[in-house]
Amino acid sequence: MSGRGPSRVRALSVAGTDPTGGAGVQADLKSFAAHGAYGMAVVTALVAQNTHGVRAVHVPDVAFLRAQLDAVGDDVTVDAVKLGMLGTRDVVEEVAAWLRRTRPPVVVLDPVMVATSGDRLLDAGAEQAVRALVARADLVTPNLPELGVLLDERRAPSWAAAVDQARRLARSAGVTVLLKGGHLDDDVSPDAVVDARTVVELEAVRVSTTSTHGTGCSLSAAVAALRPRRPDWVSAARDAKEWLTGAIAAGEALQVGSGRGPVDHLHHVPTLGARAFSVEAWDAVADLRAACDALPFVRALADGTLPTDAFEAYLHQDALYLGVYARVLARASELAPDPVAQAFFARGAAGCLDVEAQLHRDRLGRSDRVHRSGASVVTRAYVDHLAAVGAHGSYAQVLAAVLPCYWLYADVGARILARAGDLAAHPFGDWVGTYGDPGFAALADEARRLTDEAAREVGAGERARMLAAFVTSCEHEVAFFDQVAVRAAHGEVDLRSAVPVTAG
Ligand SMILES: Nc1ncnc2c1ncn2[C@@H]1O[C@H](COP(=O)(O)OP(=O)(O)O)[C@@H](O)[C@H]1O
Ligand SMILES: Cc1ncc(COP(=O)(O)O)c(N)n1
Repeated sequence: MSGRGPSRVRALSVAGTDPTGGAGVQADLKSFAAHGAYGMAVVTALVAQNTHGVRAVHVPDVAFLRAQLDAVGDDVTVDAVKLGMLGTRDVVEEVAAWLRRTRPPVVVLDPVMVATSGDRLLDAGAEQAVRALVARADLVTPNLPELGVLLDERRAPSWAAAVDQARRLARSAGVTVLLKGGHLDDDVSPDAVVDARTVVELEAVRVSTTSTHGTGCSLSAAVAALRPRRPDWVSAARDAKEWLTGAIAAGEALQVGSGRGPVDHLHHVPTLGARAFSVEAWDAVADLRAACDALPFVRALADGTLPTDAFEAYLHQDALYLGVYARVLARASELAPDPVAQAFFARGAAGCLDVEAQLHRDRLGRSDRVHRSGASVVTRAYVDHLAAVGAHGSYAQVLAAVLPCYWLYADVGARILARAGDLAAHPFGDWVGTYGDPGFAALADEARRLTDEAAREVGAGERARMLAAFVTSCEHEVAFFDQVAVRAAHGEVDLRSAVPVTAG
């Protein structure tokens, strides 16, 4: 074991079940995980319920509850416990006895009494025992009706009256109260952290949704998981509530059940379980890849029938392109989050400039044609796209935009090489031979790995922008190959109308 303490908060839920996963221990475990805690659960009651309501409740013998609590307590240090549905007076008293034996440093009590569906989850005769348990907790999280019951008063008629009740409960029980405003008839859904001296309101808009099943469970579990790593209840509750509001807003998209649905506990990590960005992106450009192979230029380059003029015009555009591409790779290096990526793209930028210089010196320099024209409209369109993403896009977007030049190019090149046959007899054999360079394939692999790594850090919107940048670059790649062949077919390959390239 490491001497630096546990890597995660060890959080325990003591609650009932919900087989549809929206409330009870199932929700608590998701909530713990969503906040980086290691989750554990002791079941107080088995509840046959779904998003419409509760069908049956089975409360096992309390001796079995004790056995579960002791099994955890005898072996595992619990950093925080969240108490949810307790159901009967016997269960409440058993849990109170356990707290007397082993008291974890953080105890959050959600005084579950009635489900969102209106079904009772606590025997009427157990209310007094729950009142006594409140004094054993550090934080109690009642909704409006539960707060009234805990004080043996009527449900507060207004938010101000509820805050007043919460203050009185905090004083009488020596506990901090997280008062929940979900039951207010209002277009906001505030909560408040109330102790004997202070009231801190946590504001939130009310989300218009049917996905409110298990909100109370999820919130109290989140606060329990966060508290060991926050300086006070207010900061733990504020972070938990902000997360919950997002989880409620994302709930309907889960399409779980036809009643009051659950919240999306993992809404803030939408890429969990998603396919790697590169796999999704590659599928998205399947048609473009097929189109690329079918281009007259690509076929003529592979079989050696491409006119030399056309080949040189292509190389000339390639050299102009690489000059700007190098700048965008340098931008990726500038934005890179770590030295590995930073060095990779810096080397990539330098490598492009070397290739560009070599093209002019060795291939175009030997040519008896003088390539003075600037970048074609097609070349400019591609580099303008790259430069725009470089200027305004995030690191992840820049990587998605530069990836096709590595990957699509290596992919098309491999098939050109395969079709070219005997390179010694091929008019562009030395050039086509470079498509088989294992060094370039390795660079393409690394660029793809870094792009996937960047994609894992981003949300759904940013990932969609990455995909758009990638697809656009692929479209430009295809147009880039196609530009010379079309002109060659018309017998004009020197691109006289081109305008000089402007670097990004
Ligand atoms: N429609 C909603 N929009 C935003 N927040 C909500 C909504 N409904 C409930 N909440 C929040 O969910 C949490 C649980 O609230 P509440 O419904 O009062 O408790 P319970 O689920 O125990 O009945 C609170 O933070 C509350 O503010
Ligand atoms: C096992 C269990 N515990 C608690 C609730 C309350 O859920 P809600 O937050 O919807 O009131 C529930 N429905 N089931």
